[in-house]
Amino acid sequence: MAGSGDVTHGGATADHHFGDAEFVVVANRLPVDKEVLPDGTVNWKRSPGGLVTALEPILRSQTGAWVGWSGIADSNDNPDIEGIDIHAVPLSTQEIAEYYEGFSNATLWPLYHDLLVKPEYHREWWDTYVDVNRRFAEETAKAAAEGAVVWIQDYQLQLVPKMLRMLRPDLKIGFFLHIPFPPVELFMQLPWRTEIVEGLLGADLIGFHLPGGAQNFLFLARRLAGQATSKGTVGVRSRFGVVQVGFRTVRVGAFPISIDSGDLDAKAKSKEIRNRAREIRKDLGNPKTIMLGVDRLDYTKGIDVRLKAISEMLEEKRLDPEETVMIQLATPSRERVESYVQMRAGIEQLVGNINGSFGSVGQPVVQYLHRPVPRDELIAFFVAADVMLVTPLRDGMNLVAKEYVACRSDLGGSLVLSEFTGAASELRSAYQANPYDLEGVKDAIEAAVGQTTADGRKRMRALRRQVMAHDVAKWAESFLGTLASVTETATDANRGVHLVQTSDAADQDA
Ligand SMILES: O=P(O)(O)OC[C@H]1O[C@H](O[C@H]2O[C@H](CO)[C@@H](O)[C@H](O)[C@H]2O)[C@H](O)[C@@H](O)[C@@H]1O
Ligand SMILES: Cc1cn([C@@H]2O[C@H](COP(=O)(O)OP(=O)(O)O)[C@@H](O)[C@H]2O)c(=O)[nH]c1=O
Repeated sequence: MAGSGDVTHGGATADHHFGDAEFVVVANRLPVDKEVLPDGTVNWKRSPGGLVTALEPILRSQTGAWVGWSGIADSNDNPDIEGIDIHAVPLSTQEIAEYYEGFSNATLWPLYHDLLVKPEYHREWWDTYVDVNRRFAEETAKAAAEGAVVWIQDYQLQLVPKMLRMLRPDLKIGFFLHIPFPPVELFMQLPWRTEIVEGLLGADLIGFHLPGGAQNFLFLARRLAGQATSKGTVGVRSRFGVVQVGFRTVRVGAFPISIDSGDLDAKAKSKEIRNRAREIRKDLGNPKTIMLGVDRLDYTKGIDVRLKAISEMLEEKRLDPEETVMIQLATPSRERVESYVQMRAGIEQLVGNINGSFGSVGQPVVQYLHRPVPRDELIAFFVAADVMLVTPLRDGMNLVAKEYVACRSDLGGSLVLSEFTGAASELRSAYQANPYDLEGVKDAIEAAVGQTTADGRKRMRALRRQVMAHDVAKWAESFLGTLASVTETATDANRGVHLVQTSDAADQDA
């Protein structure tokens, strides 16, 4: 229900139509998925993601709204969800091609993930990204009540903070980036680098998974936007960086995301899931070792890395094909982006080569599913797996690694984890490896397969201490608590922080 009011901001009088939501989440996707039942009726199902789980109680406890795209082209659907005011932003087929598949996933995604494929820079894609971000900002401005808290999510919407602040300076605006924020040398390639940095600086609080991302951003705020910034190191959920934008103070921090650990722990202990896990092992012929990979089919995830490592280990007889099964679950993703099409062909060829060389009739070494797997089935796979392989070349966090740990209250299993995931900075007791060093990955897999029960239990206990203590609700609380404490004036926020001016910075950064 939209209210309205005449307000004066910065000397200009405007007729603003306010909504009544005190807390608004803005994300590329709505928290629901459309399901068409066999009889043709439409059902909107809550998406399984952690973000929805973490924010739903907050959205329901106050007047909450969610602004996002339904995931369907040219759709005017505005799903009705009890307790959450849904504001759908429709996207045309061309906008999906240029804003989502184009600028978001063929420009920003590879640029922010270490240039694993070459980013494409097209001015039309940028123009559409600007237009769509403006529509998200306008829809948010309509949904939010006066003085509301707005939390904008991810790389698809980096211009929204500034656009929204111009429309609604009364709002408290937070932004969280779910993917890595790249090193300065890479970010500088972007023709619209200054616009992106200035877009983000419209927020009161900008969150990254890791301190490194926050520090990269502070450097760029100085260099590209010419703002004074703090120069000390940023901590995890502490020691926030500061950017002075005129009279406004923007804080910059590291808030590693997590999962609903308690829920997964409870589900994984249930009799149904335990039985299903036993059944999976039996269906696979009771192998000694089940290895598991669970990913969106994305070139960042290093699915090829683990398949090459397994192939060489079979060749070198470090793995026995009679005793080993690798299950790779791969959800289809961004299937109209060319780099994803090519990568899929490469992965499927590797799977075929391994099975052709080392499998036997009715007993392939690699079992590969290219489809989404329902949540409960996924949990049963986590419980069944002896070795979880998480080998991304770069990943903002990687929730799968944390989910595996949350499902192992039996203290069984082992986790092989790439150093280049956000999760690696927290999951220190995993078998960590550099995914670019194939020999190192093979050694990590060998150590995980051959670990003693005592060592495995010790490692899993340490991993679980971290994952169970830091769940997604704590993540949301720490971000929103920091946002709530953002002071109106620069002076309070800056007390004790030495800000570096751009002119000083030029000397120090050189
Ligand atoms: O919406 P899609 O294009 O289908 O992509 C799915 C999501 O992928 C990305 O996930 C990231 O966020 C995770 C949670 O913070 C993190 O663990 C992972 O490392 C990231 O890759 C993307 O950032 C989301 O916006 C997409 O919805
Ligand atoms: C393959 C598969 C995955 N999931 C769930 O999806 C997310 C993936 O999160 P992560 O941070 O690891 O990576 P991206 O966000 O994709 O970049 C995780 O919660 C998985 O459990 C799923 O539900 N079903 C699947 O088939």
